[in-house]
Amino acid sequence: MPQHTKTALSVNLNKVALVRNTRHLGIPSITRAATLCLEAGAAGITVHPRPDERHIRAGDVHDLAALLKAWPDREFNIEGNPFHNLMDFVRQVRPHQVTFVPDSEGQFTSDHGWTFPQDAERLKPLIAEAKALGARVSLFMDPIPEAMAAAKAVGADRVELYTETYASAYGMPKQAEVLAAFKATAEAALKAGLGINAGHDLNRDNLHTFLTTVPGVQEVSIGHALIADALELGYTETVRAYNACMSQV
Ligand SMILES: CC(=O)[C@@H](O)[C@H](O)COP(=O)(O)O
Ligand SMILES: NCC(=O)COP(=O)(O)O
Repeated sequence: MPQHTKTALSVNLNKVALVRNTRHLGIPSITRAATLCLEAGAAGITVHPRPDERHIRAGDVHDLAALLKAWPDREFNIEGNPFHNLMDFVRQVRPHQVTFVPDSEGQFTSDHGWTFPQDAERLKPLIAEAKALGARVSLFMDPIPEAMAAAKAVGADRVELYTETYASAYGMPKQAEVLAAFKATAEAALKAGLGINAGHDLNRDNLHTFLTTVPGVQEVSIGHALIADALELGYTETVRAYNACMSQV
């Protein structure tokens, strides 16, 4: 049986901002979305302010940081590339957690994790700085067990397992093989002393199997599918539905 950990749901609001940015009217509101998700039981809010500001803008990061101060038991997670714009946000708003993601500028969406040993030396000082500023540091990683000790060695607190390969294999013949790689990676992460997050293309269908197979997942950040569900069900019912999926683990 996998090690049982209550998993926290961090709602990624990128896609709310994407819709908002197609007009100059300020709707849908990011802070209203965050408030409704937190009221419904989300454990935190995630954003990925990309350098091109296609969805989350700098002002959203500051507005959400201010909002979350009224929710001391919830967390703000900012994702991004620390060699682009992420560190300025860390210095300015001091989030609870930062997730370092090796995306290029203008990348369509995140599609791979950090590579060791190649990225190790340049990551170390930025991880140390983010931690000194009070943030937990998570590294976005592919499901490669051998990389977990290296992630620990550069100073990371957690890894975020990049779950797209699982999501696209879900319900397909290769699901078991792909899940086995995530399970082995999580076991290696736990052995190395790392915490475990997971995210990308998780949804209400694939979440339960992932969490009952992969041990120790402390947080999932979910955006695209969750916001799509919220268009049909509303934020409140949607967050409750995701939390219900996770409480059955
Ligand atoms: C880091 C990660 O896992 C991504 O899922 C990311 O947050 C999504 O970014 P987009 O919403 O821009 O596709
Ligand atoms: N870190 C993953 C995340 O925040 C959301 O990814 P997705 O659910 O939008 O694919």
